[in-house]
Amino acid sequence: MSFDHRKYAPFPTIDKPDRQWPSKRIEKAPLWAAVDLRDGNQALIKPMSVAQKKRFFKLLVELGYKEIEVGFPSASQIDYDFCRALIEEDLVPDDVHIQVLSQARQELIERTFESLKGAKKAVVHIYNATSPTFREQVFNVDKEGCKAIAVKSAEWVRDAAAKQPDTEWSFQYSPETFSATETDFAIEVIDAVNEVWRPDQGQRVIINLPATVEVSTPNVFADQVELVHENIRYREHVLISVHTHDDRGCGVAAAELAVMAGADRVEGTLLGNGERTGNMDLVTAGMNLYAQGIDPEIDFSRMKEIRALVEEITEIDTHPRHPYAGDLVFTAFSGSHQDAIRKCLARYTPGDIWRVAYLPIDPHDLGRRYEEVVRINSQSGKGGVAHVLERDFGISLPRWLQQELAMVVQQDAEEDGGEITGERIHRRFNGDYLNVPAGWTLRSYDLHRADDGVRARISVGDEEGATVDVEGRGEGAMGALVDALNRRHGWQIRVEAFDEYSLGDNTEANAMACVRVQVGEQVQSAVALAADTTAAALQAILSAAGRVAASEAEQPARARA
Ligand SMILES: CC(=O)SCCNC(=O)CCNC(=O)[C@H](O)C(C)(C)COP(=O)(O)OP(=O)(O)OC[C@H]1O[C@@H](n2cnc3c(N)ncnc32)[C@H](O)[C@@H]1OP(=O)(O)O
Ligand SMILES: CC(C)C(=O)C(=O)O
Repeated sequence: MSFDHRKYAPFPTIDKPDRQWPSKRIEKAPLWAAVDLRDGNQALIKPMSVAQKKRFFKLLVELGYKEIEVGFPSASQIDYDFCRALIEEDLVPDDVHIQVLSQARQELIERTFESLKGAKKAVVHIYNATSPTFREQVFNVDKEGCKAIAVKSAEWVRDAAAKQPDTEWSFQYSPETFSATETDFAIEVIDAVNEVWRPDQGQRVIINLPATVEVSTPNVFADQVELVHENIRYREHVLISVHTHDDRGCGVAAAELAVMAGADRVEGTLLGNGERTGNMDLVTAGMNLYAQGIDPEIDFSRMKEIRALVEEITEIDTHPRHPYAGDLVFTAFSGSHQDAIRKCLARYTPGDIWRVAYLPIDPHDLGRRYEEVVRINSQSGKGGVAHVLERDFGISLPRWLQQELAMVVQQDAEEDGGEITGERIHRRFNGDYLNVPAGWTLRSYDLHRADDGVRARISVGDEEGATVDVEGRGEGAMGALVDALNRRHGWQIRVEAFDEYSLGDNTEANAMACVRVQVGEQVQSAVALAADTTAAALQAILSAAGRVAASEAEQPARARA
């Protein structure tokens, strides 16, 4: 096996010290062109049927795309039939351009125009590759020969369009492999094509600059696009478009820098299906604008529908980490992320500028739920566990108890190795803290405040259902109960932590109390819900004491065993 980087040459950089694009900002959406039905389609294992293309086209129109490349009608009967269906069934809204691709060959161009008879608005898109590799190895032509292919095909397009004057024509030319072509030569070819089409005389012309294969870092592509933007003839009459692929994983970045460098239009596909690693992803590019407060002019609130249709038709699953669309892109498992998200969400008021840690956009905007944002596994911390209990069960815990519960949940997660659901956390919370140990149920209490504190008589239901009364004295009700239990069991209970809350009116229990006690070596915590705060506090103490007793009962048994 050979793995030797010396087999490859670095891409030459562009000497352009006056480059302008690095200090430009994108302030509005470019004109988008969706090429799913052509470039996306030609890369599929199973190309689309006419019926599938119709459904895809309908979605693209509904989302807001105004330029849609619908196929390569001279190459495939399905694409030809689809064009005819769009036109004959009047499926194209007046403000939408359908676009079709053809090689720079006369018979193919003629068939292309035939497929478009009766169209209201159409873009005829022709291409020939211009890079040295293609000139020398594929077409066996020199630069003049390569330019001649482009010019000849521009003439065929012009002449064919003149014979179908009822259609509003746009002409598009792509110097295929532009990014691997000497830029001055690409400009020479583009100028030659425009001399045929004369955009300055009213013909709508799109010059599309493809990174057919992504061969450089996006800054180099931006330099190339800026050179075209600054140097082609008739620039002000021409739309500059870019068409990037993702071979180096930078298709979106390259398109974005290209727009900063002067491109007016961007071609891509929904979720990036396309040749090899795919085309530039229209979803990511559009949502990147949205996340900067710029209207992408495309309705991505229908993300679920977009994903479902693309997956169904392409038979390609969406990666769970696909920007904006993947299952896991709005989910945090790790503790510090969850903590920050929880705090920011608690402060966020609808209408404010979105400033939530770790969430570049509000998941709600894409039809996602906050429920999926925080999920628990062994990487999670107290913030995440607390968030899940609050969000799913309306239970807010004091910080010390959040810490305790999180440790228990983490042990479960480590033993389990996977995710711990909200229900399981809730069960753990109920079992370990909220459940009243048998024989420790508060039945009633009677309190008398005197000069020396509070005297309490407390009735506790025992395991057989009988009631046991205990009496004690303390500074408050809790103190009196602690005193009573100490006397009865010979303990020295120390209340380490205590918190109580009034709950909303819509709950059966009006109060919740959380307590942690220490008895000898033992530390036990408990939570109680009750009709009032005193009852909740007393029950919490009783439950914690019940756990101490149960544990004491277990220890000798264990020792005997
Ligand atoms: C970067 C891109 O995505 S470009 C779009 C690519 N998409 C497709 O190719 C999908 C549809 N294509 C097809 O169905 C077929 O390729 C067709 C119908 C267009 C042509 O089919 P064929 O005539 O059988 O030729 P084939 O597919 O092998 O194409 C190679 C021939 O076309 C020539 N050719 C390739 N691209 C172009 C072009 N843009 N302009 C003119 N000629 C071209 C080649 O030089 C070669 O010519 P040769 O036969 O004289 O050596
Ligand atoms: C035809 C052109 C635009 C193309 O698809 C490419 O170069 O990738």
